[in-house]
Amino acid sequence: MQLIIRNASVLNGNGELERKHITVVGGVIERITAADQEPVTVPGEGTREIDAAGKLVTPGFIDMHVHLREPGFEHKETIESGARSAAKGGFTTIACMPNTRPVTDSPEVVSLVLEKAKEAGLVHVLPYAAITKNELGRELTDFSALKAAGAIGFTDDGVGVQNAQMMKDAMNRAASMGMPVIAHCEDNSLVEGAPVAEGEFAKRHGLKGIPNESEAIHVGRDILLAEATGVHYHVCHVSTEQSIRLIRQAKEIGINVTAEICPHHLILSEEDIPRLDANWKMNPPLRSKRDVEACIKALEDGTIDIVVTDHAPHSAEEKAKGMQLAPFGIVGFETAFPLLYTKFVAEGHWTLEMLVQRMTADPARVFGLEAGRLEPGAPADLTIVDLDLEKEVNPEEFASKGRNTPFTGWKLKGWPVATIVDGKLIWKEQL
Ligand SMILES: NC(=O)N[C@@H](CC(=O)O)C(=O)O
Ligand SMILES: [Zn+2]
Ligand SMILES: [Zn+2]
Repeated sequence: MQLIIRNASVLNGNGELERKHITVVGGVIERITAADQEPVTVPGEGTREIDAAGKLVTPGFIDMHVHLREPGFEHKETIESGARSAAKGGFTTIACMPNTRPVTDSPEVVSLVLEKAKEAGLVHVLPYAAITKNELGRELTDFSALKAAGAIGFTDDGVGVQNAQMMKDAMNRAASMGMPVIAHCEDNSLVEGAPVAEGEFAKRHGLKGIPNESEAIHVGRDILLAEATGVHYHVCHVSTEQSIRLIRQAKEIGINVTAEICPHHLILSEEDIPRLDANWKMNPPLRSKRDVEACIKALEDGTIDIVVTDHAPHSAEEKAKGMQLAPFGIVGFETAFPLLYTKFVAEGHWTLEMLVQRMTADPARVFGLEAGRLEPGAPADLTIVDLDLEKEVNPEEFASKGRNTPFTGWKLKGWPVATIVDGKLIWKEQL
C-alpha cells in the first residue's frame, strides 16, 4: 500500500514553507516531489491519497514524558485511550512513565505495556522503567533485565530520588549500559504537603507554598553526580530560574545534561490561578512570572532541549477533592501544539521551525530515536496541522479519559487534523 499526501506545506531547511507531494511506501517516506510535478507512485501498489492543501505537514510530534496509567489506574487512562489522545494531539511517539500499579519496575510490566501498545495499534509507545523498586527509593531495580525487556531509560517520575548515593549508583549502572537517567527533581523535605508554589496565590488562600529550591537542589546535586559518573542525565519538567541557571552552566562545561519543559510552565504563572480549582494543580507547580520568563528564554537558547506534555490524567472525582487534597497533574496531549503555536508562533515570538524542532528533531536527537525527520528513507510518522483552524478548548471532546486542564475555553489556532504512523492514517479530524 502506498500513501500519497498531495500539496503538503512542508518546512524546508531555511524555515520557509514549500508545497510538496509526499509518497509513502511500506511505512517509509519514499519520495518528496515539488508540487508542480506529479507525485512519484510505485507501480503495483494500491494507493490511498490525502489532499493536504493549505495544511502544514511535519514529522510526527514526539512526547518524551507522559502518563498512560495502565496497569492499575485504568479509570484515569488506558494505554489505548492515552495513545488515541496522543494521536489526536499530533504525537506519533510517546514515552510513558513507570508510576503505574504495579510500578514498571520489572520486565513483566515493561512487556505488558509494550503488548498493550501494540494491541492499540496507534502511536509508538516507549516505556521507561523505574530506578528503584516500587519507586520507594530504597533498592535499585534490575536495569539489565529492564533494558532487555525494552525500557528506554530509568526514572522514578512522580517522586524525586531522595538519597544521593542511590542516585549515584543508578547513574553508574545506567552509564555502564549506555542508558539515560531521567529525573523528577524534588526534595521532599522542602515540600511536604504544599499544593501550590510559594507566592501570592498561596498567601491569599493560606496554603503552604512549594519553594523553588526544592527542584533546583536536586538539579544541582544530580548535575554533580552526572559529572562524576558520565551518565546522560535528563531533567524532567523544568520550572524554575534556579534550575535553568544550573543546567546552563553544566552544559557550558560539557556535562551530559539535557532538559525538558511543559507548555503550561511556558504560558501560566501562579498569578494566573483563578480560584481554588485543582485543574490548576500540577507538579512542579505553576511558578512566578519571573520563572516563566526564564523558562521561555531557556527553550529559545537551547538550554532546555525539548517540549514534553507530562500528560497526567486524573478522574473528575479525584480532582474534585480540592486544591489541598487532589492529586497533582493535568492532561496535555490535545492542547500542546495549539497552545504553543497560538501563544508563541502566531504572536511572532518564535519561528514555526523552532517550535516544530523542539517537538520532533530535538527529542529524537536527545534520546537517539529513529524519528523526527521528514525526508526520503525516514519512517513515515507524520502530522498534518491546520494552522488557520481556530477552536475553543473543550475537554468534553478530548479522546483522553482525563478532563483535567486549566485551558478550558481558550481560543487556539493550529490544530492537528490528521496523524500518520508507519504510513498508516491512525487519526483524522471529522471536519
Ligand atoms: N506532573 C504531575 O503533576 N503529576 C504526575 C507525576 C509527575 O510527573 O511527577 C502524575 O503522575 O500524575
Ligand atoms: Zn514528575
Ligand atoms: Zn510526569
